Amino acid sequence: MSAIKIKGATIFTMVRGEAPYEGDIFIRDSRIASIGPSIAEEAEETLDGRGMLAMPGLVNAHQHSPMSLLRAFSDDLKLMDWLERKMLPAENRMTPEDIYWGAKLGIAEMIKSGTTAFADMYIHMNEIAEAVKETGIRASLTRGVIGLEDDGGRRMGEAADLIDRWHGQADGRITTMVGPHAPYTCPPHFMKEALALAADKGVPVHTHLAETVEETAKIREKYNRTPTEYLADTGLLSHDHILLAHGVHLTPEDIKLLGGIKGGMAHNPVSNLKLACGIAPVAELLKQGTTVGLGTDGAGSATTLDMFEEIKATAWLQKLRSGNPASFTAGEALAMATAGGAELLGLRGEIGTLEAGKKADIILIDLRKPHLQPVHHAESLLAYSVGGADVDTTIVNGCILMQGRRLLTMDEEEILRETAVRARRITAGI
Ligand SMILES: N[C@@H](CCSC[C@H]1O[C@@H](n2cnc3c(=O)[nH]cnc32)[C@H](O)[C@@H]1O)C(=O)O
Ligand SMILES: [Zn+2]
Repeated sequence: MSAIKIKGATIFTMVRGEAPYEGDIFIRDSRIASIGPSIAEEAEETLDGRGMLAMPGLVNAHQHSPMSLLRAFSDDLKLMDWLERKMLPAENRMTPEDIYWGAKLGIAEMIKSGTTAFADMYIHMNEIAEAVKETGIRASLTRGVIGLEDDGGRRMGEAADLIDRWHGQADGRITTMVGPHAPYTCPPHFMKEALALAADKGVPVHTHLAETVEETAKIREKYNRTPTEYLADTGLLSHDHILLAHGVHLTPEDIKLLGGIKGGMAHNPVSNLKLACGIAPVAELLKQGTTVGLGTDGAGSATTLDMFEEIKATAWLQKLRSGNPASFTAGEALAMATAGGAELLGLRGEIGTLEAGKKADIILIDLRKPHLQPVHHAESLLAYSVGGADVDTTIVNGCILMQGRRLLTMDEEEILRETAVRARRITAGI
């Protein structure tokens, strides 16, 4: 039994309607045992919360963590050129060891910027799972599969193997999904095969949807459908849980279709901005009852895994899109990055808010800085002023992964050294 007490912090539980208050959090093993204005019980370890704000850890609901090796390698291109001419050739050179180190680089950045759980879709997932296990972060892992050529079922086999090997592992921190990459890389029979695997294993589906106008045109030409209708036709939208990334180009009918899904949409505003994809109709999706979470997408496109950037971009884009700054609030954007993401990862009962009984996935933000004072409204400050570098302490599953900005489960120097060499080799000549 291990216990940690956070004492005298400003606690922002993010439970609907609860305002921030001064108080304590008592963590026993992996869970929050109690939380309130004053807890008498003493723990083996006490964290001084004075000057700090405690909030739920952020959930990055769509990521390709080893793409951190490709950060700022290829920018200012159109998505299909970027993907086909730059990303895929570089990915083809990545060894399982590269993936392992790339994932560690991504995880280090996430822990240092307040992300405590993420949904990942990539290749060589065993190595990513090892990195998650070692570092202490929480993750939903997906072997992304494309169905453009017949590979004799190799990719789908790896997808099944990942689930069998890793679902529920690392003290329950790892869960899994099945990941048909996107409508434009997966023909109907392949989508159905992926869906059958997900149904058989009882896990969610994670896929990309309606990211660009080119995708919409391609699917229209091939199937005379919108990408969303295409997913509905293949049965994917009726699955028990589906995690959709992007959802930028949606018709009013598409939005109605998405209102009925279980799971939700991961909005990736920074990646969408940078690749000039468009602005997802987040407000309309929420109105239709679709859960929306936030993701960064890979660092190959977004260039950063700092979820505070996504929170800002979300609020600003929705305000701009409606022409009304009162139409979308700081609180809504923050809830998407926490409870919304928790729902998308299938962990709503476990994470996303600070409550007794929930998993202790908590971050402490140091507010004793010029750009974070005075504290009139914590919500506004968190959404509009705080950046990832203001996170002081990161706790996942009751374990402290960063304290005073020092990573406790990873050797940061070693990660920087390893990834610099590997990144150079992978991208040489591309
Ligand atoms: N290449 C794998 C497929 C999927 S893994 C996830 C893939 O998503 C790709 N990816 C990353 N960001 C984006 C994006 O914004 N849109 C579409 N694909 C992306 C990424 O390059 C990676 O190849 C295979 O051979 O089976
Ligand atoms: Zn993606």
